[in-house]
Amino acid sequence: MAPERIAGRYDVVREVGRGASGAVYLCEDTTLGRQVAIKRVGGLPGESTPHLARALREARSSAALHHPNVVAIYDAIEEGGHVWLVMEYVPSRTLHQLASNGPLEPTRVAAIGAQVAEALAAAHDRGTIHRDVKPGNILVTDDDTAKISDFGIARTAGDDQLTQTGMVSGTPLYFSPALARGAEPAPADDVWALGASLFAAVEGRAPWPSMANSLAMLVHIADNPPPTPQRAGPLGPVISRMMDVDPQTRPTMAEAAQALRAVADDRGDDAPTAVLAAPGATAATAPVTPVPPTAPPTPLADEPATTTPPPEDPGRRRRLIALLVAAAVLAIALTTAVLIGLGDDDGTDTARTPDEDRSAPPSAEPTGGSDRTPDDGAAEPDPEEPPADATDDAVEEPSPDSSTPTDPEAGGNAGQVVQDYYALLPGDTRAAWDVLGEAMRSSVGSYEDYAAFWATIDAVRVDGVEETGDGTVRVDLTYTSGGGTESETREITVDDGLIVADGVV
Ligand SMILES: Nc1ncnc2c1ncn2[C@@H]1O[C@H](COP(=O)(O)OP(=O)(O)OP(=O)(O)O)[C@@H](O)[C@H]1O
Repeated sequence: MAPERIAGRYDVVREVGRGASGAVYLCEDTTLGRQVAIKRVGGLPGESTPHLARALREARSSAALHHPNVVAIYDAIEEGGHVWLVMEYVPSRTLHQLASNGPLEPTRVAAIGAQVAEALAAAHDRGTIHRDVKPGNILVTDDDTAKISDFGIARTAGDDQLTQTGMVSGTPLYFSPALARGAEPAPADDVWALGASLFAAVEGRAPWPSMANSLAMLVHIADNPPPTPQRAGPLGPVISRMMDVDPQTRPTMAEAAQALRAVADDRGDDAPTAVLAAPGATAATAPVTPVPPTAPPTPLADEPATTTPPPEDPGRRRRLIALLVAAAVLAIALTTAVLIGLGDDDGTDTARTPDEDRSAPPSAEPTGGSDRTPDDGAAEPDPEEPPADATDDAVEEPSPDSSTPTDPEAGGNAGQVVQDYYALLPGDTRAAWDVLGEAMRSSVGSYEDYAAFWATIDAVRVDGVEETGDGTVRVDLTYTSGGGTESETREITVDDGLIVADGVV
């Protein structure tokens, strides 16, 4: 349930979205008389959970950044086992949501990209790497002002704690090849991720094939040159340079900002020269490996993921070892995210993680269901958007015509629906995804994120089910992952045979 007031000062108006780390609420600051966005992170008693630590890190990283294109952090409050991040409220849609309706016009994407690049260049100047740049973290207002949000996994040089938690807490889809191989995060990885995000916006699809298996995704990124943009016009060469496979010759964020600004201002022949003249092979000139037919390009909307096992090649043993280590870290990050509270939390990205984390322990809380007041702000999901991927962003009402493989008889038997749901997992994520209502899907993230999460779980066992009335069920679960087990109790709400809300008890 959404609280009515937070920290004795912020009146909750409504929920505006959900991410890997929890819900985001529009609130009225009764002291200063202004609107703010408040993001809840964490969910278990005790402040030392990774999410609380992450929230405080996010606050620290972002609060020190004052830039018109960075979502301002006003405060971080610990209350009731959560950290509440008090942020600037930005009535907006994410770039992911915008591009889910189809490819965007190149100069518009360049203008959005320039603003984000300028913000990130400022962050890099002070030693902060964002590490989770993706379309879902770029908020775009009605007048196309862009703000980068969620420095949740940002790392400021010298943050040893985060170094230990590993690099793979971002969304793999936007990882650079070096990051995919397990390298330490660097500013150049943000350049790549922004280039990949702009690619997605202008092409209407992510640069890589969709893969449910995180390891396969990382191997694919590490081993393949990125595709050349087809619809980007004057923006194409800039995106290709930002996605230069060699970080040494990739432009800096400041250079990228300059080039993007020139394209946005229709001066394509000017500033980009500095970027395009950089030495070294560029992604644009690299041979493009055809995408295997079993691994379709990832559209930004509603596309089933396909697992493509990485091709075997003896010469790649060292890289694979690095990738396996990276995947193990990712699995831990994902598991922690979901089991501890992302789920109470995530992509994504993966992470929520997957933006990452996902109902799978579906990571959404009971508030995400059908009783939510529709958002009247710009962050409201576009009803025309294919729901399964409108994802990293706002929460939608369950669709009355959502299909489900569940026996309609089970609609009145919430306990059985939940049992059947977990019986499908972790093996048949596609069928399990079909049991989630639209609100749950939105709060969980994309199907790809969901499948990526479940790929990290070896087994899930239902230890007990108790129906508590009104379609709500308490279920005791034990997850097995990487040889270890973790138990938790979740409260799940079923409506018309679909899971519409879920949270850790
Ligand atoms: N400052 C804000 N103002 C208005 N809406 C916001 C703001 N921050 C986030 N939102 C909305 O809430 C949604 C969820 O935000 P959040 O940052 O939690 O998502 P995420 O990046 O997917 O998750 P996470 O950061 O936990 O990985 C966003 O997609 C956006 O629609």
